[in-house]
Amino acid sequence: MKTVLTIAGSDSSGGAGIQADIKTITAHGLYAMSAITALTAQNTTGVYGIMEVTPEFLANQLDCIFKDIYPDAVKIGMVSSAALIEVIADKLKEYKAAHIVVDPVMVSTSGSRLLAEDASKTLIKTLIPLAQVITPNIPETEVLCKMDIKNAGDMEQAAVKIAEFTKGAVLVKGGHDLNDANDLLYEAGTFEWINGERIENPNTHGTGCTLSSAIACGLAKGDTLSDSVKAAKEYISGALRAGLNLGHGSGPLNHMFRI
Ligand SMILES: Nc1ncnc2c1ncn2[C@@H]1O[C@H](COP(=O)(O)OP(=O)(O)O)[C@@H](O)[C@H]1O
Ligand SMILES: Cc1ncc(COP(=O)(O)O)c(N)n1
Repeated sequence: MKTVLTIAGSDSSGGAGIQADIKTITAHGLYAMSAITALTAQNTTGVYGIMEVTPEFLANQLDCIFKDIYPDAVKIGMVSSAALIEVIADKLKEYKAAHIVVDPVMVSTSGSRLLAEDASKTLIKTLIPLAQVITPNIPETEVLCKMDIKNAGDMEQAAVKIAEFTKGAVLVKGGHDLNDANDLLYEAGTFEWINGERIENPNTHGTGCTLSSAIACGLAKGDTLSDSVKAAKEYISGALRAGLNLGHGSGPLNHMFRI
């Protein structure tokens, strides 16, 4: 069985983070493992607390995983501090991890900071260059390329700018676009638009986490990045379309739509 490791934060309400990742990986028929960077006290209305693990304990989790069940792909989500980012980068290099997907989580949909301000530089310098693909949403893309994004042309320009400091591909997600939910993959100098249809569903908690885990599943199975992104886009669209109405805020996705 193919295996996927998620390195991310726990979401107590089960919609995003580690919980979304494990649901996604399981729904793809792969074996999920996790290294938890932080506990969050969170629900569909917001993030009410964050408790980070120590760098030593994160290293301990990663050693246990890599020495025993080597992951076929690794997805990285919320990592809130520079010290934790450095541990992950060191361990991924030490164990020669392959098929790394980095979702550069910075701010939750509900507006809470999930990455310390001083940690962005470390993320860009140490972790992002290890990734086969990074998957910023539009606000994250604006931070990474230091420009405003208003349209598809801006997304293309931003992807090229970001690719100057990443070694891998860039997927600029269009979920925050006001018009369509079209994502842009920029890989080896080529643009590929993965178009979607905007689904009228206010419950989008965990869409980014789910998409990046689904991409990691495709890569773990040996699919190309392009095919992995297309399949992940279909998965997220299915989970949004199936709908769930839980909680008082932006609720979670429905991962059971294929069952
Ligand atoms: N309302 C929507 N309808 C269809 N697809 C959506 C919608 N909202 C987000 N998506 C898709 O979900 C994925 C995650 O995108 P996005 O919401 O931009 O990320 P994040 O959760 O990191 O902010 C992308 O593939 C995006 O196109
Ligand atoms: C632990 C954790 N990781 C990631 C997110 C981002 O997800 P979203 O953008 O849907 O709020 C989150 N809210 N919590």
